[in-house]
Amino acid sequence: MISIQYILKQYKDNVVVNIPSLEIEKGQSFGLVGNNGAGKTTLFRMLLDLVKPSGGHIYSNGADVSQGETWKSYTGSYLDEGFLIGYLRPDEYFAFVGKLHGLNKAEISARLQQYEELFNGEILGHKKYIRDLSKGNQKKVGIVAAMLPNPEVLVLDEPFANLDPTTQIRLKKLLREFKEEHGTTLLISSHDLNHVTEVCERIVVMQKGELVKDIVTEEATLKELEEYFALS
Ligand SMILES: Nc1ncnc2c1ncn2[C@@H]1O[C@H](COP(=O)(O)OP(=O)(O)OP(=O)(O)O)[C@@H](O)[C@H]1O
Repeated sequence: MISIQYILKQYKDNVVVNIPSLEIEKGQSFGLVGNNGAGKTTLFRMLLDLVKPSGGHIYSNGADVSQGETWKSYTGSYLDEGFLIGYLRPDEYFAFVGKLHGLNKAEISARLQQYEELFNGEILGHKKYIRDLSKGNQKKVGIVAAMLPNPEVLVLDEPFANLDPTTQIRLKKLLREFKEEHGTTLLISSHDLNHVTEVCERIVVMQKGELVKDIVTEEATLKELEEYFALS
């Protein structure tokens, strides 16, 4: 589904991503972990054609993401607040995103119902603009907007950060169910080793721009990751 070949990003002399090869299969839940500055967000930005690589290619379904548009119709993503439109209310934003993907009002409402528990009564039907929501509630809006079209590929940067514990638990369940129901290829980055091992069947560790570990998640994975990060 996603194929990364000789991808390189450098800012002046500073190489921030250097990945010779990475293949992510269709339907896989892929977790990217690494310390601050490891290059996780930069990799996701290149995957979404938001940052131009210094070298190499990223293919989605066989097409280079920097050359074509097709991937945009089946890829949902939320990296940061820059993805939101602050002067809209959440309902207006969902209507906008839904319309963009050819959904009618009834379909949008029906799909949003699935997220009511996650919203905790604080998002839909309120007058507040997105810019005035708390960081956590902004994140909920962004994640749900990314999921609304039921994308084939879903890319989320730090989805659990800034969320309260109850919401984190609800989001984990939602992501697992969403992937099962839609066969979504799920790419998430996270600093939370617990959450990422619970949600993802494959974990890749990034350090200083390079992939240093590639693990199929099993019972011992959390311990292995904790030991690795305790020493690095
Ligand atoms: N526009 C830029 N100009 C110069 N350096 C940049 C730029 N964008 C990112 N970097 C550098 O690239 C490196 C990787 O940053 P990136 O945000 O991808 O890491 P990350 O793994 O997502 O970190 P975090 O976990 O802290 O979010 C960092 O050293 C960062 O300073």
